[in-house]
Amino acid sequence: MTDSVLLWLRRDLRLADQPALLAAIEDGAVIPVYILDDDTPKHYAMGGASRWWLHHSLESLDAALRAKGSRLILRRGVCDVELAKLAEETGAKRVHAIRHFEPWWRNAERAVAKRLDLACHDGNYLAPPGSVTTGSGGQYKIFTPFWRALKATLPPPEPSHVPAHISAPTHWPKSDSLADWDLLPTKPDWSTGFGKEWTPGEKGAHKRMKAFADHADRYDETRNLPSVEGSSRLSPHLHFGEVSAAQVWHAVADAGGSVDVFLSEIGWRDYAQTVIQQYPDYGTKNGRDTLDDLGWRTGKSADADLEAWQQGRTGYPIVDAGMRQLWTTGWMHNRVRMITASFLIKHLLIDWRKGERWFWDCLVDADYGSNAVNWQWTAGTGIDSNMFVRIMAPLVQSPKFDAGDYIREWVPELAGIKGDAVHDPEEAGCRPRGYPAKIIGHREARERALEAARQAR
Ligand SMILES: Cc1cc2nc3c(=O)[nH]c(=O)nc-3n(C[C@H](O)[C@H](O)[C@H](O)COP(=O)(O)OP(=O)(O)OC[C@H]3O[C@@H](n4cnc5c(N)ncnc54)[C@H](O)[C@@H]3O)c2cc1C
Repeated sequence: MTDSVLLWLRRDLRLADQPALLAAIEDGAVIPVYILDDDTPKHYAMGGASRWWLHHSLESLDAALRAKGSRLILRRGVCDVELAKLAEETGAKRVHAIRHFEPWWRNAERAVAKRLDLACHDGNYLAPPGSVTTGSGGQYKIFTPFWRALKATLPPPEPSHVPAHISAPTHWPKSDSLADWDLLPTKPDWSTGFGKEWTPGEKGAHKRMKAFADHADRYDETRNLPSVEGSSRLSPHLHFGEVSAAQVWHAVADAGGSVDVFLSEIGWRDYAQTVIQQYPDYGTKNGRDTLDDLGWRTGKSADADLEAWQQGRTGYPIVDAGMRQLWTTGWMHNRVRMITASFLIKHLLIDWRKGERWFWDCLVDADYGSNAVNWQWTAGTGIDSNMFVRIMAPLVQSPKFDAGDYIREWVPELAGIKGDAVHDPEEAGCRPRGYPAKIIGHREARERALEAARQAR
């Protein structure tokens, strides 16, 4: 009888280019397991949109495993406790897993390693986070030199194929039922727009990747235009590990044109992991302390403004379009993420951590490292950062990046406004009655933010 081993799956929900799966197959009969653990991440338990994604991704993974003679075992609880229970029930001699870098996953890996024989493998990034170092062996803090050094190690290894067969244990342990986990919203069901936009799972990831490969050469020309589908929309698939960074790299690297700009964005994803390795509490703590005393607005009026921002009712069409796209589909265009984040932080003078939280709950690609790095970059609090005093002007950004059709799509009250008036209907004198007036004027907001920055020094 072959010994069995556990394959502990987390954000690596795929069969192709899955080094932990390959190692497990070499080691014995494989018991793939996903543990829903809301205790270990605490503040960072998965948000609503991510849970929707997870449900469908696990369903798809189970089907793919069954086609290979295997299946997915589901358990709920603290990872090390549940894995130890499973090892005892099945006699599994080892646990194979892909390594993850969120601080709670690092803690969980330490806890598992205390109880069981844990073999961690690298496989979700272009290079193992922490492996790209400066001349003196330190970690990079700034993206550009990090990317230069990372690029010198590339291309990443050729991705491995889906194994032909996965050997099964003689007896399968019991599994929870996915439906009992209640990952999908019911009352109310806010996810109807998600299904129209996304196909979670490995197949959906590959379909999206192939579709993008056809226009990857024009990435730089179109990626900043919210009205055009110019970027890959691979972020949730990459986040959940339904496709690896190496697979994406090899699928597009020879596209020519401006594909190098796209590859550098994949580099940003690696960079975010380097940052959270060095600063594990980057999601809640400023990377630089110079703005620790910034007088963020609090109280009733700030709360009302936060709610208007969340609901896409600020009176700034580009901001409102982005926030409504986020709510409806669980995703927002990158340029608009920058505009909406800057608006919350600088125009409304609300602490970036409140925006980080909202994105954490609403994004299907909510990713601890990428979310924190980008919020802190926008806030000017990060270790590699924009300056706080560089304030984005949404009403300039909107026509500059030709966002008219995007606004008309996501803000139905403005759908009938033709031409450039849609960027600022209030100024053009055609604001429909149902659409709010600006929550604050741009100049007034800018002066308030600059004054707050002066006071903080
Ligand atoms: C305030 C704010 C919060 C963000 N939060 C997240 C988040 O939680 N999760 C997330 O994956 N991205 C986040 N981003 C980064 C970026 O907006 C998304 O990765 C991108 O919009 C995803 O769309 P795409 O797949 O079409 O990207 P593409 O432009 O096609 O890029 C390809 C891939 O590169 C990676 N990538 C691209 N831009 C960045 C970036 N700036 N930082 C890190 N990785 C990047 C993503 O994995 C993306 O799928 C955030 C950006 C901002 C400004």
